Amino acid sequence: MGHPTTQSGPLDLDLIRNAELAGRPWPHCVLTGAITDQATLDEMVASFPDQGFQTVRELNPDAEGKTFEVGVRNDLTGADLAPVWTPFTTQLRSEHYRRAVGHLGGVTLEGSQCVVAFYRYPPQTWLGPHRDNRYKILTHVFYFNADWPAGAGGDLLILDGPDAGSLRRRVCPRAGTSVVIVRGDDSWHAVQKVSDEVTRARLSVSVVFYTADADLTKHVN
Ligand SMILES: O=C(O)CCC(=O)C(=O)O
Ligand SMILES: [Fe+2]
Repeated sequence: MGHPTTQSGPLDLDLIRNAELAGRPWPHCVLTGAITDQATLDEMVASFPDQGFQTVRELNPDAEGKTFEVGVRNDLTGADLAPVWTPFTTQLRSEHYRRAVGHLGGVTLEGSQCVVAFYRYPPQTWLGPHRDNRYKILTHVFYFNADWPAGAGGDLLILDGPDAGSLRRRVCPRAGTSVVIVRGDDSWHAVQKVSDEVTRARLSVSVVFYTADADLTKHVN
């Protein structure tokens, strides 16, 4: 029996704290069941926002060599958002969650800056191979697709280097799954292009902990 955790929100912080980090090809963790209540998760899936997204794209490799095209929404409080999202986004910004996910990642997140955002990857969008910029310490991505057809693309690709041929693990973006990525010099990963055969978008919420000195007006990607 562990000590009772003060938690008010849908996340099981003990599950997050005690999950095992995979060491290869670099430290990461694929979690299932971090949002414990199925009815809550179903409600999030059903009410994932479809407004207020801004398309960000970089078709020429950026400083890190990364290309991407994706929709981002940083607004967590808009009137269109269903009430089910408030306890979740509040818990994501709590000290309790920060400590739990920092423990899992083996990093201290004390003093870091936390940014939570909604992401939509419609057909033909992707995030090319990258390591995350050096201002990121740890990222936790939650997926919100009720189901995701095989062959639709959109998998998170855990890579062992900058080329997609170094694939070590694929993560299907299905609701109930989340992934913790500990940023390092080897932490190569990508989001496979979503197929134009599907008529839906890949849905996620990402939580990024940035170093205290990161200028969030510049280093948000
Ligand atoms: O959505 C994902 O699975 C990963 C996203 C990612 O790598 C990022 O936002 O840097
Ligand atoms: Fe990333």
